[in-house]
Formats: sequence, C-alpha cells, structure tokens
Amino acid sequence: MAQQSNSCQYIFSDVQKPDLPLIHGSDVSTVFDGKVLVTAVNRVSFGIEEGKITAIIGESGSGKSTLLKLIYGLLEPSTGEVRYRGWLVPTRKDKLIPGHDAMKLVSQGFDDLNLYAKVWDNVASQLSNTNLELKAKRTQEVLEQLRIDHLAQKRVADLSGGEKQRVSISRALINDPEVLLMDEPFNQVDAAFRDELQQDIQNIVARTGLTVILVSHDPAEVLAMSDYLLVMKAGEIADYGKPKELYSKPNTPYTARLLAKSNILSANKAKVLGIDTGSLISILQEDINIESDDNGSFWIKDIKFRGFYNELIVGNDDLTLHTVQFPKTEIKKNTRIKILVSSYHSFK
Ligand SMILES: Nc1ncnc2c1ncn2[C@@H]1O[C@H](COP(=O)(O)OP(=O)(O)OP(=O)(O)O)[C@@H](O)[C@H]1O
Repeated sequence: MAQQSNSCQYIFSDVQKPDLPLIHGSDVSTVFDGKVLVTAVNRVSFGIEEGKITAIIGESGSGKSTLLKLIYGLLEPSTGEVRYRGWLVPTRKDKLIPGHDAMKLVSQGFDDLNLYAKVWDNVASQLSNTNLELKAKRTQEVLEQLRIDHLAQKRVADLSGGEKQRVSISRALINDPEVLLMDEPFNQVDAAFRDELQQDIQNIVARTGLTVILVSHDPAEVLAMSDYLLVMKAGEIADYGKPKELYSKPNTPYTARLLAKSNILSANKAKVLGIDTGSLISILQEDINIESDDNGSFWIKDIKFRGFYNELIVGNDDLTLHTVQFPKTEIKKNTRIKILVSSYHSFK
C-alpha cells in the first residue's frame, strides 16, 4: 500500500489542518439546483477512520451517493468542506480529472469495464507501460488477491455479475489507492457469492490497511462487514457508530428500524407490555418471546414464512409487534399468547 503518497496540497491557498481523522467533513451540504432546489446533503460533519470499513447506509434518496461523491471530490460542496489528511479535497474546479488521486471509486454497474476485452487487459490497462515486467507481476498479484486469476483470459462479457464486480475492484486496487469507495458494491452479486466477496474485501483491509467506504441499503451486508456505520436520513447524519452498538443501542428510532426492523413503541404502548420508562422505546424482534396461553391477552395476528425462520405478527387491538420464531412446533394464527420481552432500549 502506497501510504500517504497521494495526500497533498491541491489548492494553492490551502493550509493543512492538523489532528483530523483521515477524511473529515465539516458542515458539508450539496444543493442541486434544478427545476426545484434539492438539498441532498444538509450541513453534515463526519470523520472517516483510516484502515477501517465504513458503510454509509440509509433509505433511498437519503443522500448516500451524494456524500460519497463529496468525499471523492466529484461534487463541489454548497457549504462546508471535505478534507483528506487535513488537506481540502479538490473538486472539478481545482482538478482537470475529477476524483482525489489517493482514492478510487467503484460505481454501480460496470461502466468502467470494457466488456469485450479480457479480464487481464481490463485490469492491466490501469498501469503504464514503463516497466512491463512489473506491470505483469502486479496484475497477476491483484487478480490473485480478488481470486479471479483463473479468469484472466476470459472476456468480461462472459462473466457473472459477481465476477465482473471482482474485475472492477481489481482495476480500482491495482494502483494501490489509499481509499476504496464503493457505491452499492454487492447489488449485482448473487446472495450466495456476496459473503465471499465481503470476506475478501475484509481480508484486503486487514492485510493492507486500505480504507473502504461503501454505500449500501442492506443492513445484513453492512452489519456483517463494516467497522463503522454512518446512517443517513433526509440528507442528514442520523447516527454514527459501530454496528453492534447501533444495532442494540440505536440513537434514533430511524436507525432501529433501518438496521433491525425493531419495534418502536410510545411510552403509553410500552406500558401495555408492563414496561414503564416514560420514553419511546425500541424492542428487537428477537427479544420478544411468546408462549401459548389460553388466557393470554395477546394473540398471533399473522405468520410470515421467511425461510429458515417465521416472522410472527402479534399483539392485541391496540398493539402490533413483529417477532421472529425458529419453529420446531408450528404455532397457528389466532392462538392466544402471552408476550415476554427479554430486553428493550429507551430513547433519551
Ligand atoms: N444530479 C442531481 N440533480 C438533482 N437532484 C439529485 C441529483 N443527484 C441526486 N439528487 C437528489 O438528491 C437526493 C439524494 O440522492 P442520492 O442519490 O444521494 O440518495 P441515495 O441515498 O444514494 O439514494 P439511492 O439509495 O436511491 O441511490 C435525492 O432526492 C435525489 O433525487
């Protein structure tokens, strides 16, 4: 990894700011000025840690891709600034070819690939011809890293979505960027192959110290592979933290729903379950346990088959809760039950 080789001053008047995280955004906004003004990112401040995987997650239209473009320098912030190693990230007005030299972006789709060229040529073409031996060695190395060296002589057009994605990532990594940016990188990868690709990216990060920022809307994906989550809602940062912490102790109901499809209950509704905290609470689906009880005041409202588990919709006329069940004995709709909550989280 070519550490710090590309961190430099692009803007004449700029002064490096000390003691910032690798990437730092301060009061950053993007307002798109079309028929109507759209504030895609609204005065956000954030820090991205070096050598870690940070996932930007949020519902559709929350500003994830726009934030990624701001970090890379594809967009000029409408307010605020983004810094890399303390230096301002150059944008289109500062740099002929947009995009920070220390970073590489793997975008959605495979626009950057030449479908009719071989895998090897797609990847090798990113290096200059000054040292052909080194070029061949490095290409082989990166193809092995992404475990597609056996596909080197195949045309990209003949590959699966997952294999194409590995070619895109190889192209991005061959020049040793310090930061890899990925927009929905697993969208076109079959579920069966996602885990492997995620693990390979985690291994590369652990081995090389690469910093990865990825945009995703899939909680399972980001919980499994990220070191940090940056949660976006309507252009703002709704939450930031480690996946396990945000999963069990989200700072907002939005994060609770997004990451865990948690049940959100007002203080009054919580009382129906015997929980009296005086505040809004969230309950993870797996923390709601049920027992058949002919005298129970709740019942099974619906059962949704989800493959290896069932999602049960339970409650009474005033309350609806979602819970998971790994059924050994099947429970029927309308069965009277009692509900036991093993844990909950109160919002301040
Ligand atoms: N070039 C543009 N011109 C005008 N509006 C835009 C432009 N790009 C994005 N937007 C708007 O900005 C908002 C945020 O878009 P963005 O693509 O960043 O969201 P996102 O969270 O990545 O969404 P998705 O998950 O659907 O890709 C949306 O309302 C979108 O319509």
